[in-house]
Amino acid sequence: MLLAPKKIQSWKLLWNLICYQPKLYTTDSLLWILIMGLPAIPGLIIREFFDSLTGKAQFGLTPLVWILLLLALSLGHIGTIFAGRITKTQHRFTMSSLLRRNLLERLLNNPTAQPVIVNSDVEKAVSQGEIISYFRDDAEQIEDSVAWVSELLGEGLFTVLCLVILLSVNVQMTLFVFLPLVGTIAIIQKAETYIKRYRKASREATEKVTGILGEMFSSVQAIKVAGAEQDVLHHFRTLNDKRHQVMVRDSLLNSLLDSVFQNMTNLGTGLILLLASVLIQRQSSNLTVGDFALFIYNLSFITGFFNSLGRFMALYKQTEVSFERMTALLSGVTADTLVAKKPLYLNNLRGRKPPLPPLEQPQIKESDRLKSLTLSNLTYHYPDTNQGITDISFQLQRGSLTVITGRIGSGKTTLLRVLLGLLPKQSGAIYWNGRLVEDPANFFVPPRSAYTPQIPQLFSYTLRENILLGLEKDDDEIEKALKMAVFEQDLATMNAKMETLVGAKGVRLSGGQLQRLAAARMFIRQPELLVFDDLSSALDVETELALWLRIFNNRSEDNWIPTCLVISHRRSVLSRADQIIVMKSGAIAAQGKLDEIFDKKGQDLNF
Ligand SMILES: Nc1ncnc2c1ncn2[C@@H]1O[C@H](COP(=O)(O)OP(=O)(O)OP(=O)(O)O)[C@@H](O)[C@H]1O
Repeated sequence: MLLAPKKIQSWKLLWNLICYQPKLYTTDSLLWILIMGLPAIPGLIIREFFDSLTGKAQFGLTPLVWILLLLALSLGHIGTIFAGRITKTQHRFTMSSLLRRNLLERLLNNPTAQPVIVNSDVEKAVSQGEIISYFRDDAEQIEDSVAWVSELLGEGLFTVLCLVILLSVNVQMTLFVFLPLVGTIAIIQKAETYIKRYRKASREATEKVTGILGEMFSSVQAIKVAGAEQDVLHHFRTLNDKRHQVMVRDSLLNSLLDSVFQNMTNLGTGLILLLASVLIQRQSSNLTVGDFALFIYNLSFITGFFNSLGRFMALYKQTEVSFERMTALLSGVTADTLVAKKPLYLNNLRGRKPPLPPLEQPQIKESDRLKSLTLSNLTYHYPDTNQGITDISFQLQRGSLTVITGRIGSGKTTLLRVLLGLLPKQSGAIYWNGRLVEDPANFFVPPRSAYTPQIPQLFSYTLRENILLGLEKDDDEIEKALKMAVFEQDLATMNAKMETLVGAKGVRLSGGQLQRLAAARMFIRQPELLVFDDLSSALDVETELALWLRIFNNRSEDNWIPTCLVISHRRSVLSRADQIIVMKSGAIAAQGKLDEIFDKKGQDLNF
């Protein structure tokens, strides 16, 4: 179990987000101070207007001038709202994008998170579908909080101004203004537990719904084959009903709090009005009609602010839940990873996008050229099971072909994944040219190593983009890699050739085509170590043989001498192997050349 990292308070994280783009934030805040505050000025104009009607005006302007001033102010206000909406949208989008970017980076860089993303709070694996609710709902929740801060700041500043004005009109009446605020704070304190509990439950229910959606769409065939459509739909309905319940409860609490805050401020206003009417009637009081109008006008800003403050306090509690949820996915690092200042490359306010940094082209260092790779006592067991691999040791030499074989479930894939750092080894060591590999996940990448899993992942982009993934290579080189991967005949049948769209939005590729395209993606990078997980699962005998012949024949034409580590059951591959590793129940059962293994055992090993 991972040690829980130090908890960072949510307001510090929000502050870090605010500091990400200080200029944009300041511009946005200034605009929102004006948007929230400009409507306070008409109050002064209205007083002068009324006082000019009753002949008590201080400035001696006609009512028409006051009306024109009011109109100009309103137009200014509209313009400010327009500009404020633009900056707010830009800022909001930047905030949630930064959170999403940092969470994604952490998930990609954390080797233990690659096979399964674990929510460390509940020690539960999070599926691909479930992760959506973290990236969408929690990021938006935090974005909301940052956006509210500047709006609240604007409201707060003008509330102070309004308070000064109210105090100048009547101190006694102004003191009543604070009654609703005291009530709001007391209610939030009491409701905190429920706000957080209901929000957490509603997020978890959403997570379950997005999770099952993801699973349903990735297993359509399996569901149909098993005739389980009705059962799956029933389960989906049950999860939706549960979500419905908890969402209603969460929204109800929100609405209830909103209405309590609103009603409290309304009651406060009522009390003040009563007091004002008493004061106006008293001959001793010098409260004018204009003063009264000004008081009521400004009062609405102050009560509005208290109302917003109450809602923000509830929102803040919900934001704490979102930070906690996202942090639970970070596996061992603190929450400030989420708000770290990293470049985003988004369009700025003028619509210009900063240039993307040049993609680092993999260049192999002479010292990194593979001479030997040694695995020493590698052990990994899946959590809460005794399945996995135990004490695996062997060595492979430059330019050799090592084949891992064995029955289903004997630990072949696990061995490759532990070697490549896709699963965290629990003991043992890996040496590249005798040097200890400290961080396999970041070490076994091109140009040192490349890997094709049993079911490779391609993107819904063109064939060229899938092969290059940002690499700078010309068409000849792409064609050469495709040819080496025995893809030339498939390419010939595709009308758009290398511009053919593949995946969900384009041509549907067969399992074998997928594997060969993924192989071409490896070859173009000319890595020192080629790792394949069972090409034979999707390639016929001739195609696989052709692929191996091309890899080995290539050595004479090119300087590139790849070393191969592959899982296979095919005799044609086993007979070519310099070394075979036979796996059984997670351990090495036999090791050597094909004839040596047969000699030692004297029996067929069910290859
Ligand atoms: N995520 C996992 N959690 C728990 N156990 C697992 C997990 N993945 C694999 N295993 C178990 O670990 C053992 C080794 O699995 P592995 O996939 O490495 O076998 P394999 O030899 O590659 O099988 P195959 O030939 O079917 O690909 C199996 O018993 C399998 O059930």
